[in-house]
Amino acid sequence: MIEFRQVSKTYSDGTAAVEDFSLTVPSHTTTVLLGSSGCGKTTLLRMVNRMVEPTAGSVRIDDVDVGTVRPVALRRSIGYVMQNSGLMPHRRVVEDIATVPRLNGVPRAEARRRAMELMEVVGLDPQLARRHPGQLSGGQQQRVGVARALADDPNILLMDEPFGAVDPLVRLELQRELRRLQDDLRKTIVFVTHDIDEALALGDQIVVLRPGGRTAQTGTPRELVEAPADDFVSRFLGLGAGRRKLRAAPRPGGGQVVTDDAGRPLGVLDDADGGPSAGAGE
Ligand SMILES: Nc1ncnc2c1ncn2[C@@H]1O[C@H](COP(=O)(O)OP(=O)(O)OP(=O)(O)O)[C@@H](O)[C@H]1O
Repeated sequence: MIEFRQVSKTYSDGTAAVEDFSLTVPSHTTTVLLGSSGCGKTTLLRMVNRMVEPTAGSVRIDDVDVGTVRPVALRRSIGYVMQNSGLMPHRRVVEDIATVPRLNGVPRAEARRRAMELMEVVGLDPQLARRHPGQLSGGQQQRVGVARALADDPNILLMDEPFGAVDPLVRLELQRELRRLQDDLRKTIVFVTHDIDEALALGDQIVVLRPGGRTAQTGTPRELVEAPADDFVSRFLGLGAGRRKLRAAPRPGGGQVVTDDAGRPLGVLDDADGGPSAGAGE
């Protein structure tokens, strides 16, 4: 379990990025920090591995204040995936994935063997092992970033807009893969995004943030959609007049046609007694 206890962060130039933020991240689940640019998501994420030190409050992992753990040891025990994968340009894929196990003293051959296994886990062709990052697509690079973060089997995975820079189709595929991985691995994941669809698709718990790192609402995807706390959350989720405000109208062949607020068709809703098989939004 990760706990943020009344953390604040004011940077040295006076920017108040986070103010009095508290949150419990349950183990073995995915918590998404959702908010628009500059609201403090990355600042919060980096407090977990001490890349950012809070100016007030503390972050605790399983009841240990991370401020008491050496930063190097902490970072080697927590997986971290960045938006631009953060791969070493001159290192081959297999060596990059093996970086943390090597630093933690795993013998070279064993670390490489594990890296090859992980390539398979994240859906990478083993033939890519000897390439450099510049010879991979954006989606492949992000998979390498995920494999590298998982390489020493950390309990915690921090993911900072990991799929933000890839095209929408690849993004959906990476989201699906992450869900599949998480079904197997049950890591404690903190995932940062400004994309509402991504948050709803991946989060067991979602924290909607206002500017200044203040919590607007915390809940399951369903709780947020069913009962947004206020207008800010409602607007942010697009429930007011956006494409998530849906309408259903009877369909001649049975079932109902679902449209968005502007009347654009999204899909077909089954009748309970066995209408057409297509689901809404598919
Ligand atoms: N090192 C720094 N020094 C000064 N201000 C900073 C620093 N890092 C971040 N900030 C500021 O703190 C605020 C929060 O930044 P942060 O990167 O945490 O937001 P974010 O929600 O992750 O944004 P984005 O989605 O654009 O990455 C912003 O106003 C940002 O300009």
